[in-house]
Amino acid sequence: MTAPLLSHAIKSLTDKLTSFTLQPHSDPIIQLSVTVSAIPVIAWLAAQSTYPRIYWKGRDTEEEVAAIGCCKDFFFGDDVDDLEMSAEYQKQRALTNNQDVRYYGGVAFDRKNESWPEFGKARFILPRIELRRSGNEFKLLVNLNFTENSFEEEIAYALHAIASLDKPKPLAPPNKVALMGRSDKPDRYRWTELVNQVTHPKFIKETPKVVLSRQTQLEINEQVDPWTLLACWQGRNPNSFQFGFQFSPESAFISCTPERLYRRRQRELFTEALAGTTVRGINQEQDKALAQELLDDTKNSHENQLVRQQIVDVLNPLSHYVGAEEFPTVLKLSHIQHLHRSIRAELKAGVNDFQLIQALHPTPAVGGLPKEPAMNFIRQQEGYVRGWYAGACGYFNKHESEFAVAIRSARIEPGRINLFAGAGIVTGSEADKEWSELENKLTTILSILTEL
Ligand SMILES: C=C(O[C@H]1C=CC=C(C(=O)O)[C@@H]1O)C(=O)O
Ligand SMILES: [Mg+2]
Repeated sequence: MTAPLLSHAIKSLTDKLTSFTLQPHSDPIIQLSVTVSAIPVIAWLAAQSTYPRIYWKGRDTEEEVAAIGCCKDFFFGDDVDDLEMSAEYQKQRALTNNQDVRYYGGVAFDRKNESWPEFGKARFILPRIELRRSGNEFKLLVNLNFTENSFEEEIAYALHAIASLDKPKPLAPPNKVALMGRSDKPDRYRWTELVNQVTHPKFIKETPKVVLSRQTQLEINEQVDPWTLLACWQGRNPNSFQFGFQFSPESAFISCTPERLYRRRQRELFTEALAGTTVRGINQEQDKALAQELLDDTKNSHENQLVRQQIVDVLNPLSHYVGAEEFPTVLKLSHIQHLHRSIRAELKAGVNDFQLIQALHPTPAVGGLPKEPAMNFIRQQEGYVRGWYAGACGYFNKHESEFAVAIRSARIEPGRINLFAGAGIVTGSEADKEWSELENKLTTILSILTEL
């Protein structure tokens, strides 16, 4: 049976809504869905005029989602603590048994520091409408939340959202932007000072790893469409996660990251240690030699090993079993390659996503070790607010969740694009080499945006 065209799918979703009645004991959160014929998901999202707009594509899954509007918005601004967030999360999970109801969002890198307005310390959205692709199957769905509005109001909002949907327009490849200026925070001079502080024998003895990072601000005179940019980035690194959040027309955060924080299926958890970096070779032979050098390098092995150990240590009290690969393998991206170790755990009964984020995030691939002193150093010395860069972004539902680490990311605002890159500073790190590592991590996005 062939799936209906978009216009027919919209019609049948509208019919489902108009004839919908609430059963006496039904959940207060309901999802209605219809199948639809193939639609280019990012192009569909880019054509919509409703906010928030959210895009999510998992790394090892054949699943892709575009979401617009919202029927529940959890925004945790500056004055919220973890306990409050955890209570909200538990309450919300209890409102439906439907596995397909998902909350998409993110948690800032540092919940104890200021974050970006609109994004907050954490923000999760139950979208009004989603277009989901699972392999070759496409579904258009609408969520209804009867906890805040009357039945009639909620149905009317949903009908309005469906009636306002726009058709997808083909996405043109992004134009190269004319750069009006570039500034790095910290700049190269300050970076050298910071790396030297961290690698000082006295400091590194107590704090063996701090992941320092940099914000590169590009000044531009033109508008850059985040979704066009993300679609192009996705083409360069298809084996990464790709996602984006645009809560209002003014600003968007997009990421094409190779790093998984975790993926949970009931009580089975998959995570990884991703740290240690080199460039790609210009031919197969050189590429292989570089990968071997990376595997043999003490500084990079140490960077990765510290992440593996910390993840295993924090998972142990939450799990019946934790297994981590003893030897790293090499994960290849378009311009760089990383050391990678897979980690798997069987969680104890009752361990929830909020506990997992609290325990795992930020890992020493983006924060440091021990966590608190490293976070303090970053907070006090880095000189800019990371916001959602290196934060945890993804989705959760009642039994499953997946979160990526928002590195290789960009924040797009009027007149500028902020790019982010970090590097794990450990014993043996040299400021110049780590600075080059930051540059290498930006090569892909810079080559899309500018004439390199
Ligand atoms: C913090 C970043 O990368 C982390 C992930 C992989 C490799 C890393 C490294 O080799 O330093 C970093 O720990 C970033 O890209 O912003
Ligand atoms: Mg590194």
